[in-house]
Amino acid sequence: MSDLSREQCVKPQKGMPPLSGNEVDNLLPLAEGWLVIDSEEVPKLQKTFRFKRYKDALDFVVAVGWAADEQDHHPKITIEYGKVTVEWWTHVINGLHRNDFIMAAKTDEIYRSREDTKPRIS
Ligand SMILES: C[C@H](O)[C@H](O)[C@H]1CNC2=NC(N)=NC(=O)C2=N1
Repeated sequence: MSDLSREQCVKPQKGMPPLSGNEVDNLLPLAEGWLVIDSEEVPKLQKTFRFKRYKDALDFVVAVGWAADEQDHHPKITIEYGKVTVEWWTHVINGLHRNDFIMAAKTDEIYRSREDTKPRIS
């Protein structure tokens, strides 16, 4: 488990620079399976999680949503049959902040704790 999952998000200040390419490269190894994607010219962390049943995916979405609201840091979540795609970025700075890596780690923790909801190959 990455220690990042134990960290708390801070309030990002408008106008502060997003993480540099170097800072992202240093944090990415702690975020296993997360990709940096460019969507609408904003870099985002993205990962897809697999589930056996739709209701398992739905429970996961709700748990991630609660964790997000607790930290006042909110993702884009797309739910489909058998899979959920989560994207983290920081709206106020149009890019990535340490908060996104913290939330990616918390998302992994939530997924890890849901043992019998996963297909054999996830
Ligand atoms: C007022 C409130 O703190 C902010 O607007 C928060 C809410 N959740 C947020 N979530 C994300 N991902 N990025 C933000 O910049 C952000 N801002």
